[in-house]
Parts: sequence; structure tokens; C-alpha cells
Amino acid sequence: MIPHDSIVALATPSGAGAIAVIRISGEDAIVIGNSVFRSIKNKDLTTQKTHTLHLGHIMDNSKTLDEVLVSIFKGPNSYTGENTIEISCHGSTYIQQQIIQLLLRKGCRMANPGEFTLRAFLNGKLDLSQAEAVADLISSDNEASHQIAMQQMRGGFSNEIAKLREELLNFASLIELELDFAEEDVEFADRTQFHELLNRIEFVLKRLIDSFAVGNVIKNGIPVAIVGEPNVGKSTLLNALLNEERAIVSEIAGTTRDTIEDELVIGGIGFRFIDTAGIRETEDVVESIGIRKTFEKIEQAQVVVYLLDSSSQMTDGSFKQIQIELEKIKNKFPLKPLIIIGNKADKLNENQKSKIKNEIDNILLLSAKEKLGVDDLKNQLLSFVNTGALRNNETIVTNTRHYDSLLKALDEIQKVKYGLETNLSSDLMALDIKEALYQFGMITGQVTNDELLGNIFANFCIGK
Ligand SMILES: Nc1nc2c(c(=O)[nH]1)N(C=O)[C@@H](CNc1ccc(C(=O)N[C@@H](CCC(=O)O)C(=O)O)cc1)CN2
Ligand SMILES: Nc1nc2c(ncn2[C@@H]2O[C@H](COP(=O)(O)OP(=O)(O)OP(=O)(O)O)[C@@H](O)[C@H]2O)c(=O)[nH]1
Ligand SMILES: [K+]
Ligand SMILES: [Mg+2]
Repeated sequence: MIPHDSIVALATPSGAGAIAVIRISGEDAIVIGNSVFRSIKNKDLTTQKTHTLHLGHIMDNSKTLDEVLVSIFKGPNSYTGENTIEISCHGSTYIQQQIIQLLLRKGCRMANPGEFTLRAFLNGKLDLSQAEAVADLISSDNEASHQIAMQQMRGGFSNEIAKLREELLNFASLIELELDFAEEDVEFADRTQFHELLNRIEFVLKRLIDSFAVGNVIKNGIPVAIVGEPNVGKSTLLNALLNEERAIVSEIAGTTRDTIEDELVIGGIGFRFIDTAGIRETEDVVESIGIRKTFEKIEQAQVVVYLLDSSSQMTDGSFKQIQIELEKIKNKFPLKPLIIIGNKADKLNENQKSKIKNEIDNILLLSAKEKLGVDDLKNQLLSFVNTGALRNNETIVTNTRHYDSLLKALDEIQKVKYGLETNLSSDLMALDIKEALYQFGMITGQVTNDELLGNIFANFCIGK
């Protein structure tokens, strides 16, 4: 059901900025706005054209609250699809509150989180996946997550899904028709064409499902675990990467007990660095819990940075020891990309540097303390990330709800395909198609319910 009441909210962040925007949407938005606005040119807002801007004062009876600019959007030509006005007032919290309270007295009600965008969806201005992308766009804090959200908001993949759903719907009705003529044993739906469509759908679904792995990682930051023996400089490296004193550093082995995580954007991609407890044999209960956690973090990490103290590797036999340690890690986590860092390179002379490079393949020498070579590490991390899909502007699924529907839709499509290949009766096939159509509709919002909408929009901020 499409609501008709007028909602109001602050659209800009609360607190003081130079300007704040208060937005009203609903059938009576312009009438209500007009009732508190005195134009400097005596204009009546209700008779102004859409997408026009007007200077005047907000009046609470004879009291002037502020000098403002009011913009007018006439439904359906607005973000929400309803009549909308925006009041740009001065950014004082006091003024904002006075104006909002005045509007509430004039018949508006406070908007719920996401209610403007919910209305845009209900009025057909956005489909559901586009509306959800709006929330992602607002929370995007790096180039990659921004690009994905922008692509989705422009309709990136709901268009594609809606088109496929349309084609599938076409076949569904032909197959339904066959059911009406069951006696005659006719086939209205061309089986070859139908098979071709199912293959096409399967291909698209699989591509979208695969993109989720990339999408999810980009949205949450690529987890990178920094591991190694105690005192090799893991926490110092974390601090050097983040450029702040995030973790405690000391010459005491076993300083870091619990893992410490923080985000850093490198080349437009978010990375989540995890500083861990140094790995060694220990009797200390707390330290050994920390070490167990380190192994869990390695498990979850997308990339492992293995640190060693290159200055302690110069005694005889120590290379052998390190090779054994590295083999252990590689055997334990054979599929993890591993970057091997020789830290404390500031303590080495050139001779020692070339010796260690010869002994340990692909070692990257750096000094976390002196912040030397940290950029090389950043570049190497970037080279691990498959950003091909991003560069090609391909659609990337980041939303768990979509992912879930895509998996279910694929399952149903494969059932239909199997039915077609094994000459399943039309009535049973029709059931599977219906289920697939349902899952497609769940993504675009063509199929929906209040609970789902409630969940989605409750996560928005107020004013959006
Ligand atoms: N001041 C302001 N800035 C904003 C928004 C807003 O609502 N207000 N937006 C809100 O998220 C975003 C822009 N999105 C918008 C989308 C559609 C329309 C709109 O008026 N659409 C009309 C007509 C377009 C035209 O003719 O120029 C339409 O769809 O018919 C406005 C904003 C970001 N910036
Ligand atoms: N010379 C030099 N010293 C370093 C470097 N990196 C770290 N250190 C020193 O090595 C010691 C240990 O550093 P941490 O960062 O605490 O080492 P850690 O690996 O986090 O240690 P645990 O958390 O105890 O496992 C400190 O005294 C650091 O100042 C470096 O690049 N060069
Ligand atoms: K330490
Ligand atoms: Mg540490």
C-alpha cells in the first residue's frame, strides 16, 4: 500500500555545518512547506514549477526562524516520486530543530530510517536492489565499494535479472497453456529455445554468484594476517602501514596477546590488517590462547604476511631453521597467498641483504621501524587482488540477500533444465519455473512482503 502522509527529516548530518537540508515528502509536502514559508517575492509555492528554487523566510506565525532556500519537486518528478520540498537552512542545530518541530505541528510526521527511499521503491522510482545500493553508496569509503554500489544503483544487475525473468515468464505461460490442452498432447513452448534460454540464465546466475566472493571481500576489506615469531616486528609493521601507533610495541617477546585489526585503503581497495600474537612454544596460558587465535586468523585471511627478523638470520644454520618454519606454514595452509617479509633490514649491510635474498625465495626486505620498503609491500598486496571484474565494470554482487536468492534461483533453474532433458511432465516443470521466478522477483522486488522491506530499510539512516 502506498502511503500518503507527509514525512520530514534532516537529510544532512546532525550537528553544525554551514548549511543543513530538511526534506519533506508526501502529497501535502508543498502545501505544508508553503504554510511556513514567506517568499521575498511573495510567491505561492503551490503554483511554482517543479525543480525550482525560492528564497524567503521560515515563519512560525510572526516569528522568523531563518532565511532559507526552498526547492520544489513535483511528484512524480522527484527522488521519492511524491511531492517533495527541501529547505536549505543555516546549519545550527537549534534552527534545524525549530523548523522540524514547526513542520511536525503543521501535519508532517518524522520519517523512519530509509523511508524516503522506501517510498521511491513503492512508487517505482527504484527497484529493490537499486534501493539497497543507496545504503551501500552512503557507507562506501573507498573507490572499489563505491564503484560497485554506483553500478548497482544505476540498475546494473536488476535490469539483467528482470529481463531474464520476463523471458522465463514467457515460457512459463506457454507451458501453463500446454496444461490446458493436456488431452491433445501439444507443445507450445519450443523445447530447443527453452533449453537455450535456461543455459543463458544458468550462465548469468553462475557469473553473479561467483562475483559474490570478490564483492564481499571488497565490501568488508580484504583480510591480511600479519604473522611470525615473537618480536619480529609484526605490531611495528601494522603501525607503519596504518601510519599511527595502533598496537603496543615493545622489546618483550609476547607483547601482543589478542589480535588487533584495522582498515587501510590501498589503491582504492580496502584491506583489513590483522596483527597477531607471535607464534612459539609457550607455557603461558593467555599467550597460548592468543597463538591459537593466530591460526584461526590465518584461516580467515585472504593473504598472509609472514614476518621474520632478518637481522637474526645471519648466524649459521638459521636459514635452514627458517626454511623449515616456512614449509610448516605452507603445508598447513597450502592455498593461502603468502608474502615473506624480512624485517629489520635497517640492521643489515648490503652483503647480508644479498645473502638472505639468495637463501629465501621471494623475500621482501623492509624496515617497519624506519618505514622503509612499506610501499613495496603495499604494491605486492595489490597484485594479489583480482580487480579484473572491477576494471571491466562487471556486475559484482555484494548483498547476502541477493546471493541467497541467486543460489536458490540457480538450483531451481537446474531442476527445470533436468526436467526438460528427462521429459518431465509440464505440470511438474511449471512448479519449478514458478519457484525460480519467485527467487528472481525477490531480488528486484517484483515479489516482496512487508517483513522483508522492514528489514532492508531499517538499516538505512534517517533522512535517506
Ligand atoms: N538536494 C538533494 N540532493 C540529492 C538528493 C536529493 O534528494 N536532494 N538525492 C537523493 O537521493 C540524490 C540525487 N538523486 C535524485 C534522484 C532523482 C531526483 C529527481 O528529482 N528526479 C526527477 C526529475 C529529474 C529531472 O527532471 O531533472 C524524476 O525522477 O522524475 C532528484 C534527486 C543525491 N543528491
Ligand atoms: N631495528 C629495528 N627494530 C625493529 C623493527 N621493527 C620492530 N623492531 C623492534 O623489535 C621489537 C619488537 O617489535 P614488535 O612490533 O613489538 O614485535 P612483535 O612481532 O609485534 O612482537 P610480539 O607481539 O611480542 O610477538 C621492538 O623493540 C621494535 O622496536 C625494524 O624494522 N628495525
Ligand atoms: K614484542
Ligand atoms: Mg606484537
